[in-house]
Amino acid sequence: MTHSICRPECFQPGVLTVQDLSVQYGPQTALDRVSVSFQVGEFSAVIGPNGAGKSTLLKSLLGLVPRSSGQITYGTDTDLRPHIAYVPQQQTLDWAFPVTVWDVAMMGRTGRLGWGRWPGLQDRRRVQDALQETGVWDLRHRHIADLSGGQRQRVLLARMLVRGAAILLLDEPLTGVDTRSSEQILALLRAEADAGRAVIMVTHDLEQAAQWCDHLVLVNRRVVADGPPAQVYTPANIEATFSVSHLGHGHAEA
Ligand SMILES: Nc1ncnc2c1ncn2[C@@H]1O[C@H](COP(=O)(O)OP(=O)(O)OP(=O)(O)O)[C@@H](O)[C@H]1O
Repeated sequence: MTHSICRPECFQPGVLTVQDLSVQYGPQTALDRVSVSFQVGEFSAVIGPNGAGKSTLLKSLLGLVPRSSGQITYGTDTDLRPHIAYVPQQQTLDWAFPVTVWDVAMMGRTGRLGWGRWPGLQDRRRVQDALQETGVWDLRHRHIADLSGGQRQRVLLARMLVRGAAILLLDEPLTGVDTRSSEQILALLRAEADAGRAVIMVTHDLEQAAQWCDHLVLVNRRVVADGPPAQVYTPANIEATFSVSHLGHGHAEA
């Protein structure tokens, strides 16, 4: 994969701020007074055990779940959706849908095209660039059902890149991906952050996150620790984050 350069339309300088965010699903508290900030130019990892509220945090940024309290802002904006490109967990998508790799990447432009407008030269160029950057240009005519897990993840990354958004949200982008591809994906995300985007990735892999990211957020319904890896990646913080499971009834997890 090659790595992108900053594209002028992408970035509005700003800080993404989450303040006192709480989310309930019926009686279940998924997030409890979470406060955290994400900067542009920073590669952040959100880490925690199963059921800790990581996906809920990303969905809250997208306005997909109702909050019971709290505020989310990007600069002065309270609607973050125009600034965000989102890669959901791979298994939540229907890969049998009859579309090609090219079609999926072009879907990333849909929000910009609007209804009834055909993709123009610039849209096609952006899709081509993104498919080349993510290493799936040669697969552009293939049906998405015929791709491997790693190839599917790259297609989703291409769809994300073509949006030209300032904030990139990725839910478990390394799941189902081999070691080489996962290193390439991390390098691509690192480059996007270095180009001035805010990159926020949910992951289970603390070690990789500590190696590639400059900001770790350990979550277990609340923010347990938040800061640079050297400060956050400590045995005490890991114990505090992973020792209480919300899947079972208090037994320890990995
Ligand atoms: N739509 C929903 N309705 C009811 N409960 C939900 C819903 N979505 C999530 N939950 C619950 O909220 C809690 C947090 O879920 P969430 O998916 O945010 O956790 P997570 O940290 O992303 O977990 P995982 O690592 O397993 O993906 C869990 O207990 C989950 O069962």
